[in-house]
Amino acid sequence: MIFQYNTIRGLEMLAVFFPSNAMRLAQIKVFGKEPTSFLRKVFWETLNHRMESGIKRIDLIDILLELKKTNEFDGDNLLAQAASFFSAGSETTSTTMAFSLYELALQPDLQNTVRKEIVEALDKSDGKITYDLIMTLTYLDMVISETLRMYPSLGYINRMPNEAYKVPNSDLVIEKGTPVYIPMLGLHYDPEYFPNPDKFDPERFNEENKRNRPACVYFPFGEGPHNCIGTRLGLLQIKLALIIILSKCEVRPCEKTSIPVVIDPRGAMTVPLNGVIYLNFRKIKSSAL
Ligand code: HEM
Repeated sequence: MIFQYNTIRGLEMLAVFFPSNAMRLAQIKVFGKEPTSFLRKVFWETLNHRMESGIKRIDLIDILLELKKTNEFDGDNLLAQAASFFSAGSETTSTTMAFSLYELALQPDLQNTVRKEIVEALDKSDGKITYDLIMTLTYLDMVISETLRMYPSLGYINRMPNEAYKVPNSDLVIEKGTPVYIPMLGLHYDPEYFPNPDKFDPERFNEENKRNRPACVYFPFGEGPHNCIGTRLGLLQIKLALIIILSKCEVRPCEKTSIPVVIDPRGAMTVPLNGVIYLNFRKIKSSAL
């Protein structure tokens, strides 16, 4: 885990997301000391190597090198761009994979339904996993959507208007500079939109149910111009991992599995307590492999 949580780190992360002035005064960093020096070292080594070798890979590092040339971004500003991609893109996807497997382990019927869909698709493609194949797996998509409803990586999204904003059809004016927090978890668990919200039920995301739900009550990737830039990549990574695991293994709870799963209360993100979900993996035979 990039974000190691203990009580002090938990309070620091609260300061990062809430009274951000306190964060500046107390010089609190988003990453702890160790991850910061690790990221700084790896990042500069990679950039320097790329500059010296002249290799072009059309990736994020190339984009950062272009930014560096503009002189608008350098030093820690440049590092922050790489760090935000790294942090926003790794724990979010890995925890979603883990929570999906946990829920499927508790409901073998659902796990068999996803596996059947995956194995049938792999049978047709001679075991070759392509982007197009991944996009045909609608039940897998429903499982991941439901996982992100129950365990969204962020429990809320935050905004700060840079000018006064009058909320349409109301008298409410949000003054410039007012911190606004939109409770994602609260909406994702609102029984008006998601009846029996503690139940893991992928059917909530079948076409009909999706159509009948109002907009903006489900937004695991945020909303508006600042929503998650890595949505597609994140979903692709999660799907790929689940396809590989579920086509080869049966996943079950084990003695050490905490049921229900305990979310780390010190985490700024939705992570299991101590960063671990224990599950049992048993290799299975599948005709597609
Ligand atoms: C399951 C996977 C992921 C989830 C649930 C997730 C969720 C989110 C959420 C809720 C936000 C805030 C959006 C808002 O305020 O409206 C966000 C922002 C962001 N995400 Fe993701 N994310 C995921 C994967 C990724 C990946 C794979 C990357 C990049 C490789 C990424 C990069 C970013 C960046 C750079 C931002 C900041 C965007 C901005 O402020 O303009 N995310 N993500």
